Amino acid sequence: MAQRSPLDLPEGDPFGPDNLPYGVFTTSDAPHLRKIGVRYGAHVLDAGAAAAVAASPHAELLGASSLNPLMAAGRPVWQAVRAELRDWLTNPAHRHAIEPLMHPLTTLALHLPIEVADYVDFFASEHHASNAGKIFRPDGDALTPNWKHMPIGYHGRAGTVLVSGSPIVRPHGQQLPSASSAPPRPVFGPSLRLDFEAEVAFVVGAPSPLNTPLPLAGFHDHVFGVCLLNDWSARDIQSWEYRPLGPFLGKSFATSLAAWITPLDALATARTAPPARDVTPLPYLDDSAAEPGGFDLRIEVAVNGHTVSRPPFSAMYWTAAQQLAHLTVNGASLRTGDVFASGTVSGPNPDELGCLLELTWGGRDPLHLPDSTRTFLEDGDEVTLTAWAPGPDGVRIGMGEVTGHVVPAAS
Ligand SMILES: O=C(O)/C=C/C(=O)CC(=O)CC(=O)O
Ligand SMILES: [Ca+2]
Ligand SMILES: [Mg+2]
Repeated sequence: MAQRSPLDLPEGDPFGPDNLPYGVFTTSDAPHLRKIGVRYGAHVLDAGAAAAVAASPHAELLGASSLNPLMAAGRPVWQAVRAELRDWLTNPAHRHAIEPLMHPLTTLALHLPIEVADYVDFFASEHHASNAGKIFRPDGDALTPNWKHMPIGYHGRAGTVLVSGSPIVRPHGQQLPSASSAPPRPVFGPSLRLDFEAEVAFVVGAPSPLNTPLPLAGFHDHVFGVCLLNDWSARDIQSWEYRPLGPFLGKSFATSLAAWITPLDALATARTAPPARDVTPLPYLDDSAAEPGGFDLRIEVAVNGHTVSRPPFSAMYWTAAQQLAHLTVNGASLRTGDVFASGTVSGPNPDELGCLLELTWGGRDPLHLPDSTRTFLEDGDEVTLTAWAPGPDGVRIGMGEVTGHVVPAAS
């Protein structure tokens, strides 16, 4: 039987012509030559080579070793490049030229597709925020008084954002033993409460100048794409260090980013209204008259291959457009490569929680896997986030997975 062309996709392939996510790859014969690729089915188009063959005006942007130059070019260029890619991959006239530029995905090494500038993590799920509040602060209110007035966030560590597949070394740090004395006496050692957080990240393309707050509608012009993110969290380090300035070393040791960035335009059919809000936000955050700011992304979390949760991104209280408006309302500028993450995605139901902290209620109720139980992650555990969104004509838009496995603490 003749081999199927990589350009002929099975019906309903989640990485079809309406998706076209971007990544950066190397091949085994040129392991230092990073190239921009576009995922199509089970193959990856060498986008720089395709642009050169087609004498595209965007050959230089697509011939770069990261997505940053393309991201900086702005929305009209993103749209023009997307139209070219779709033409190269679907128009029979280009078949002969494009087929040899398709690499089987399994033969490639994938790299961090962007140079991360600043990294910010929000806290936008009401379900997650109130569960975390009850677990970390059982004597206080579940939500802090500011929570429904602004998207709460903190600045993370851009330099430790890692591509999917990178090993996660169990971090060392200060922790307070559970039966602790007064005054508290911390101990030092490998974290015993290592956790994942299922999140969605938004990648800034076009920069914005200092002292220029962006309106909610600025989201489209500045955000290049969307991808899954795992904000690994050491709960024992976090709970001892976080007052009063927020998360620090309990989260900065590693954050995993998917190798594929889904263009914002690929998620046009996944836009959805956020949940009803019971507090009217200040005017710069008021999206009641704006286009629907949510995204219907169906996330799945697997530990060692077993699904443990299905967090619905549509349940997020604060939207990415509100987060971007809030990020810049004080005059802070945006740089190409800034990443802002949604915060842990948790839904209202017990099988929709986005981290072990919630799934095990702070370690109190172990999670049952088919062959074992977990409170927090053990060495060797692998955590994988996948997601899909509704695309045109009932076809799913697949998001690139983000995976990572825990390796023992350094001795
Ligand atoms: O409630 C807290 O003190 C902290 C909660 C978190 O760890 C969440 C955080 O990183 C933000 C998020 O992912 O929603
Ligand atoms: Ca987080
Ligand atoms: Mg982290």
